[in-house]
Amino acid sequence: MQTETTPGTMLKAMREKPPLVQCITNYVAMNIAANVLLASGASPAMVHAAEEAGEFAGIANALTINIGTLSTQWIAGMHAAAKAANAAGKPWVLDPVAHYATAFRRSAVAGLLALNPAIIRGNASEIIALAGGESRGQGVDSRDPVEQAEESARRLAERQRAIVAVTGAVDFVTDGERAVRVAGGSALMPQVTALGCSLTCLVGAFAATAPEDLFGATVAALATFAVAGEDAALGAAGPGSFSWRFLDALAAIDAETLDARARILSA
Ligand SMILES: Nc1ncnc2c1ncn2[C@@H]1O[C@H](COP(=O)(O)OP(=O)(O)OP(=O)(O)O)[C@@H](O)[C@H]1O
Ligand SMILES: Cc1ncsc1CCO
Ligand SMILES: [Mg+2]
Repeated sequence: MQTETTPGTMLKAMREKPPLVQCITNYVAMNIAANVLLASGASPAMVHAAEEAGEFAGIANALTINIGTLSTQWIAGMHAAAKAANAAGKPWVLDPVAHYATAFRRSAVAGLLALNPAIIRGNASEIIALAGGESRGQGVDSRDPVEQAEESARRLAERQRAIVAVTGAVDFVTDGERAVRVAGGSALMPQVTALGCSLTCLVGAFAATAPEDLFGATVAALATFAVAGEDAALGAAGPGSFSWRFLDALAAIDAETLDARARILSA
């Protein structure tokens, strides 16, 4: 599928042929991430057990791995799935939730980085720390601005030969050479837990749709969230009503609206 790769054309292509996305994500995110994928037009499957994660990665069109609620058994499933995806030539996406917080997480994320994720999506604190910088992060929420993470993102992208997406008020995406910013969204988004984790799963869905343009696929997922976030914020009374309005907004966005409203700026 190599045509004009705007976010809108990718969204349309995804809905025409919904990708099966294996999401190894945390207990907090599982429900909202699955609903985000369904609303966007992809097909989620939360399959993480070591006994089956590798086999399922052979069937799925995309794989995303998030370390939010870790255990030794989950890490075994993550490794099996990432190895199977690599063997099948399917790009996979890493979400390094609070990887700086404990020795267990640091070691888990090092093991996963060695399995060559094609795309890494995290908040600013996570990306700064992953590149070896001084992050203010403690738990799962970012305590650093995205601008502070841009150089870290470039370094990490070069080192890992991966696309790195830093999300926050204005998102930043780089492959180490190219870089863009994606504006939009709403300040209510970080008030709803696991929207970043859900976005990681949506990045996987777009990557399955456009494996030949992973940079464009990442930007398309972020732009979809940015536009849907703006729509959901209209009339939302707070994080609760924002949350359900966000699913409705994702389902309502069409390709033309996305292309007309996406605010993608070269950086
Ligand atoms: N202040 C903000 N204004 C607009 N959009 C925002 C803001 N903060 C975050 N977002 C958007 O929220 C979404 C999730 O990004 P965020 O950086 O909050 O992820 P995260 O910290 O990994 O979240 P979680 O760990 O809870 O899943 C992205 O689409 C991002 O653009
Ligand atoms: C709150 C929380 N704790 C572990 S994972 C997660 C979801 C947001 O990253
Ligand atoms: Mg996160």
